[in-house]
Amino acid sequence: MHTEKKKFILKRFTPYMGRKKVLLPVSLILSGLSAVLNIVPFVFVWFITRELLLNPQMTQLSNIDFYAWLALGCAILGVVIYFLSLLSSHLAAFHVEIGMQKLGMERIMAMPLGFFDQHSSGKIRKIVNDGAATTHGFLAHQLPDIAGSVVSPIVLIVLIFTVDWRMGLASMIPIIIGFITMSFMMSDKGKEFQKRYYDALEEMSSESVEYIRGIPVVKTFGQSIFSFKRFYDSIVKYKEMVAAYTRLWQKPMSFYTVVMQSAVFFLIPMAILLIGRGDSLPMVLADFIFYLLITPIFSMLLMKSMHFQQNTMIAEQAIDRFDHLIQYPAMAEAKKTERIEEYSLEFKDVVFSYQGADKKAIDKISFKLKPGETMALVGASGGGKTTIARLAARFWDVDAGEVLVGGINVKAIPKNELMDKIALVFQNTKLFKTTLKENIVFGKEGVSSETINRAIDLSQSREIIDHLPGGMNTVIGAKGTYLSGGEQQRIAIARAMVKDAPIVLLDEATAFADPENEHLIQKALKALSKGKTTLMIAHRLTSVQNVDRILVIDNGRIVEQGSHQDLLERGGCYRRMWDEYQQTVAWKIDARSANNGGQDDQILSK
Ligand SMILES: Nc1ncnc2c1ncn2[C@@H]1O[C@H](COP(=O)(O)OP(=O)(O)OP(=O)(O)O)[C@@H](O)[C@H]1O
Repeated sequence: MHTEKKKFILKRFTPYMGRKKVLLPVSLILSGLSAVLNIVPFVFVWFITRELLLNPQMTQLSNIDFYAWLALGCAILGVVIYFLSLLSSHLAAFHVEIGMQKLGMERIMAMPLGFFDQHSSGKIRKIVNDGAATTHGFLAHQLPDIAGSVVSPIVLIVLIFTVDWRMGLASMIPIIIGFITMSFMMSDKGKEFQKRYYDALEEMSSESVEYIRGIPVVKTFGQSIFSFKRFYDSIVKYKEMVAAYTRLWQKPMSFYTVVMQSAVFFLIPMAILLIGRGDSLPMVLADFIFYLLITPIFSMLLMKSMHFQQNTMIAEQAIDRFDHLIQYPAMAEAKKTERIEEYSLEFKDVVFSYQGADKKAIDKISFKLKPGETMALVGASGGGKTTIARLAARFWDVDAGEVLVGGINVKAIPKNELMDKIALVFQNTKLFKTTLKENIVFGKEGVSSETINRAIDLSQSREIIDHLPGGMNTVIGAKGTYLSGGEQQRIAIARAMVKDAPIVLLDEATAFADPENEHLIQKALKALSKGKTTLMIAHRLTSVQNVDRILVIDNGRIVEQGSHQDLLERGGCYRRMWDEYQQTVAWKIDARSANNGGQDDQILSK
């Protein structure tokens, strides 16, 4: 059973090794050989002891120096072969580490865009890097011990019973007791405890990350330490686990340590018995010394095997997490792909639910956006607007119905082609830690400075760049050059303008919109969508008055549609939203006027 588990874990590494699989058996064979060579010197020491005790005056020609040289030779050869085994195991470990990272990256690149919404980049990085690093550590250092922990006990047992089976039996008593104790410690209950221990450790570590992330929010809302109850609870859980784990191991571990050092208490009575029965004193003494030297090796081997089992479990968990990540269904590429000739966007009876959700996020949505038209999605929070925009860019595949670009199902359009034709400006804009210029031309080669300058002007980003110390060459995020949320979104709009894709998907910013920024962003978005097929998620109803069509989305369905005027006249859901929106705007203006003598009104009306 023990061997099966080892095979199992090693087998899990081989898919990442390609043709270098051979390194695993090479390392195992070499380490097995070195384990034998490490035991052989003890046999020569036994020969030497016997020679010395049987012939103390050295009157006869003795083989002592010959045995001594052989012992030294075997010890040196053992070390050299162990070194070669480690070399192979390290090479194997590097190949597995690189193989895992490569496969991880390949799979991640093939994931649907929606995958990145559900998995934070930090978590993905941790699973891939930790998985690769843990398996590297495990293979590099534990692989040689695997063969050693199988070969050494066999050789030792053969030796122990060959030299003198009676003394061998006596020396085996503490080893057998130690082995039983160890089996108890590594029983299912012990393993279950270990697993719970590592789970509690993992939970505490991830809660600590959440704790640190949440500090700004908690400070803003003036909350006390009780806001971090989950982190506190995870620390308490970990503390309790450690205490319980220690209590479980305390007695068996102490007993194990004592018993493994107690061979002498079993060997002395046996030696006295043998001498009493007439065995030769020097021979019994030589055997006694041999057994005293050889039995502690067992203790060391058992300890190694215990650590090996612990490390196997850690490596198995890391590889489980990695496998789980890479098994996330990749975005299927159609075998027969088609090119987009015109830039309409159509949803035909689209149904979609998020993984694990019991409710449909989108339920039978149909609309058609002709080339160059602009359509706005409005509606209550959680209605499904963002989901519609993301499905249009094939963040996920729909459960039923079709999403068509230029009349072609997005599943039949090559991924790069689709991404080439769509520009996305969503709220959580990502700017890279590189120059502003590179952020704007990102992914596009040979962009002329006229194009860049035009995009900067139309996206209202000129004043942002003018305020930066290095202008276009300023590295974003370095030495205090941070941009506000609204500024970042304007740069993202400039990027989308440079991309010049015929279809634009916009998520109008709400979070960063101070009046000044809102005004500039609106202007930039208008310029970006000019002449493009545009699907826009609108949070402010002022920005939808002039669009070709508005869809009111609620509970994953279209509840109303038409132009702003049509919908107002209909007096339904949109009319209510509009009236409420007008009231909110009026309150805001009143409040600002009251606070600062009407200065903000001027900004709003700019
Ligand atoms: N990644 C996700 N995993 C699971 N459920 C999700 C995910 N994203 C959104 N949902 C759920 O799908 C439904 C539609 O959400 P969606 O974000 O599309 O609404 P929305 O109209 O864009 O909301 P908002 O205006 O607040 O952005 C909601 O019930 C939401 O909880």
